[in-house]
Amino acid sequence: MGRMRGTHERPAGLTYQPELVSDDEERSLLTALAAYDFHEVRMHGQIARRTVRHFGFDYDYGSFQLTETEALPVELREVRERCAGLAGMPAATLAQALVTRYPPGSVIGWHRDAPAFGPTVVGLSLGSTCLLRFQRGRADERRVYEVELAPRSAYVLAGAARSAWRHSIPSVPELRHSITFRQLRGS
Ligand SMILES: O=C(O)CCC(=O)C(=O)O
Ligand SMILES: [Fe+2]
Repeated sequence: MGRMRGTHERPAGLTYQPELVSDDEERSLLTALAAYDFHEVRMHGQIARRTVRHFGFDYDYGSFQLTETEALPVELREVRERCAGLAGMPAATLAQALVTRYPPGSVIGWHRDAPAFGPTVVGLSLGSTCLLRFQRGRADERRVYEVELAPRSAYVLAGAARSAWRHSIPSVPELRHSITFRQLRGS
């Protein structure tokens, strides 16, 4: 399992589903996404190489505030249905969609998703394969895990995978897009 050091343990609450969308669906989603206007992510004064577009609710990385924004575009409705089905929840509760564009060599560093979001996160991968890494605990308690995210696959982070483990994506080899759906806390 890659270069991760520590005791390997699969995070409880992690679900991985290959081929959530077909080749044709992936192609048309990528065509739609190519026309989106992506925005920079500035965290702690640093501009990340990945860029993002929010629908439903906008998340401000500086103030941690959520504000209502443009509704989910029609071309993302079917994937939201499918992601909701995978997570066993009604599509409407996935109130926020985050589309992330990862150019080759870009990453997302270690984090837990913001507490402003609910207990379940569902992510769809398009384009490049990448790794999704997990870690929790320190020293003797350190636990690690990684899963390869194939194009067209989806994952669910619920339970401990969402709340106790941190996750990251190391340098993506090729252009990758992800569509991440989240609930608002309390919904
Ligand atoms: O790109 C992904 O699949 C994961 C993104 C992520 O972890 C996040 O936006 O919080
Ligand atoms: Fe995340």
